[in-house]
Amino acid sequence: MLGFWYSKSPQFAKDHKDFWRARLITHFLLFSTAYFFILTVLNIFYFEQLDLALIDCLGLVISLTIYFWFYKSGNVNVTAWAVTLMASSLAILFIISVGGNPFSILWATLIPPFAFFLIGRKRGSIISAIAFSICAYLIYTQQQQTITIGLGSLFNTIEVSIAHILIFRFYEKTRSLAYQNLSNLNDEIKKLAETDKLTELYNRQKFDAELSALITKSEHSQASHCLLMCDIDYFKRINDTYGHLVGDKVLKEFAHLLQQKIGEQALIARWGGEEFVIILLNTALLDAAKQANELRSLISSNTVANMPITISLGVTAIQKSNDSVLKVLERADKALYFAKHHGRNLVCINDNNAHVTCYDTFLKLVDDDINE
Ligand SMILES: Nc1nc2c(ncn2[C@@H]2O[C@H](COP(=O)(O)OP(=O)(O)OP(=O)(O)O)[C@@H](O)[C@H]2O)c(=O)[nH]1
Repeated sequence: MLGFWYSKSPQFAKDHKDFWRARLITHFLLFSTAYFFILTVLNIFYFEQLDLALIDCLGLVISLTIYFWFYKSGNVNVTAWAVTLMASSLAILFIISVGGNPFSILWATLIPPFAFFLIGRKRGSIISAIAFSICAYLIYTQQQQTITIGLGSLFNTIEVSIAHILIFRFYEKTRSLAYQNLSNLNDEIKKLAETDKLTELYNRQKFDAELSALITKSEHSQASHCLLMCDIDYFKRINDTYGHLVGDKVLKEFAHLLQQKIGEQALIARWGGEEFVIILLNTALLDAAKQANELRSLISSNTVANMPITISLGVTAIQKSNDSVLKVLERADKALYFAKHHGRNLVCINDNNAHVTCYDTFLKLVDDDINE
């Protein structure tokens, strides 16, 4: 029953900021639905009080309406308001139904925990204060002759209510601040775990995860994506001649340049050392080869951190079926090795049939294919 109820409520990941609010809403609505259902049945068949049964039935309908609206819209904020107002109205209705019995104020003490957790500190304070005032007023004016409550006791109740609200306000402030701090720290840790410190690009681990997700997605979509493996030529010489700090500067600026030139339609990561990997999204193999060659040409005709450098690139397409992270990377690596072996400052392409050619030959083969 509980599992079914959960499955019909909006699903949030456990680390989503609304996960616990949604859980409280779901529990409250389950409780109020069951509560009103039982009361409706009892009032119809056991107590035979149809007027009360009608009110309970209304409560049941409201609970279910909020629940199904929540399920359809997934809007936690609006549902949180609806649930807070419903809980407050229930407390007030209960006080009226027991003719202002002073002990019924206990129901009003449930309002602040709901209100603060669901709609926040400021709004929670306002709703709690209004609901408490109405409850205190009702208890004072509706009390029956047999149970009397003096003005002193009323003030006492109001003082306790104010203290109750203030304590919950304080509690909610510390809870939400602690949650915020934790959530910021989590974001930072996540970013650190996914980012290469020197270049601020994705690191290898994050890249593998992204590539793996993309391969799975590609199996069910028409879009084609390509992978470029890119290596700075003779990078060791820069280190050996100018020192590691200059080498670092070249890596940083090169990464920045990649982001600037292709970052919008690509996922770029530092694979390690002076090697970078790039996924060109929604790009066919021929276009990927052209873009890789433009990049190569741009780098060789400019300087990076005042260093004249060249790059070699291996290009391959992500296949629609039976591909894997390892296979894609192996194909791109094979093409890159081919480029290095054939003199560097080159783009070579692995056409997925394990056939590797360098850029000019690849273009010629494509042309021949078209002309045939
Ligand atoms: N400055 C700096 N150097 C690095 C870093 N990571 C790796 N390296 C250096 O990158 C160099 C890579 O050298 P090799 O693998 O021989 O490659 P290469 O000299 O570029 O030659 P080819 O790739 O064959 O063209 C080594 O000297 C590493 O020490 C880094 O974070 N900063």
